[in-house]
Amino acid sequence: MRRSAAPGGLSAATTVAPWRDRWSLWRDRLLASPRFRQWAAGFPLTRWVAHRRAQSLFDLVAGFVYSQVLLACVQLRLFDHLADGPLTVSALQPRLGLDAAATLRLLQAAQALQLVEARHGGRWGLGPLGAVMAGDRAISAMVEHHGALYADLADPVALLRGQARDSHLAAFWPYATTSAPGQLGDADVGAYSELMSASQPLVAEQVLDAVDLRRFACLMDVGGGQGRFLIEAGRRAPSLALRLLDLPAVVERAQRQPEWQALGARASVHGADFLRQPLPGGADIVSLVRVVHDHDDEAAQALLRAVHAALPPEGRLLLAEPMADTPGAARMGDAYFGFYLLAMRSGRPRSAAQLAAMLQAAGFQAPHEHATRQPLQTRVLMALKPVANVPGARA
Ligand SMILES: C[S@@+](CC[C@H](N)C(=O)[O-])C[C@H]1O[C@@H](n2cnc3c(N)ncnc32)[C@H](O)[C@@H]1O
Repeated sequence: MRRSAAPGGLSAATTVAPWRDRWSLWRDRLLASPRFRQWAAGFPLTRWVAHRRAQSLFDLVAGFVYSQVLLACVQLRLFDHLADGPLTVSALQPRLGLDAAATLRLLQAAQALQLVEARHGGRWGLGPLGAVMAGDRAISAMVEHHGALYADLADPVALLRGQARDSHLAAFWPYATTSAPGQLGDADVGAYSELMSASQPLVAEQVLDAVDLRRFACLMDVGGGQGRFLIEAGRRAPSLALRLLDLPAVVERAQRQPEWQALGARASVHGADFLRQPLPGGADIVSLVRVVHDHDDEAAQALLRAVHAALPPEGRLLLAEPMADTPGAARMGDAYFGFYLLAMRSGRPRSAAQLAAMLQAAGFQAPHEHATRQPLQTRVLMALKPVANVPGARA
């Protein structure tokens, strides 16, 4: 990135101009006044803003309930039942295992959230959001796994104070807190590896539409899970050699997959703990896909340095993950990932500028951002390892 980069740590707070402070103070006093709010809700020029703001606030208050309605739909497989066409309450009720009143209550709640829709003849069909859910197993898997997150968020203040005792998410992602991730076994890594594999195709599509890998000879995907990203990269760049690096138990799972086996001699695996063992050389491009945000600053910086050491001069690092400063996705970055990673007890969301500063501190040139179609889901930075003392090449 060619704009100025903030440092990776806590000092990277946004600078706010003094006039904005004064304006915000005036606005906050106004909005706190019940008389002003009543006036604004009735006055024709401010009515729509007042209604929209009230709706946003209510959505914050009720967000957990909406999520639980969605969880009930997923657990009862409502979207699967409706995928072949609309059904009446009496046809649905035995499939859901609910009585008629509960079925109707769920359908009405789901309709309010655009998950289902009432159709002609007393039948119910998929709504615009339910249709997306029905076509995407990865979102359902994510919704079910959120049970662990919500259990951890039951006392958010204890979480912030570091006083929460158990962490369901830390148990789900055991590499985040153990001091010996290389010792984890198949039973420890299976659940998260499957969840990552289910959602990886969407991420791979975004990343590989943004970056053409055909000019490279060998791609090493560090923290590459069960190899889904490499499998798609290999499909798009048929002469690219593929190397998967992840924990020993994870690469063993990858090797058992028929799509991985079908890659034959062009694919290899390397089971290692990337925080405690050096990375092997030989690749001219290394990818870190949804990996850096899992780690606290010190570990993340050490990982970037290790990638730099493993690359030849003019080698590239491809870093892909959701980022904190994404326009239109601020909630996803600092609110969702901020608290998710707090509950997981490792890592934090970082802005593109913070990542750029960390990449430069690791020895890379300022990265270049490759635009993706859905930056909310993932953004892509490409960083060049310069030939020593020859600045100026672009990533
Ligand atoms: C959030 S997952 C992302 C997986 C994959 N890149 C994707 O996007 O689907 C993080 C991956 O990093 C791996 N990982 C975490 N810590 C590691 C370590 N110390 N050494 C090697 N791999 C590690 C995990 O096993 C996991 O597969």
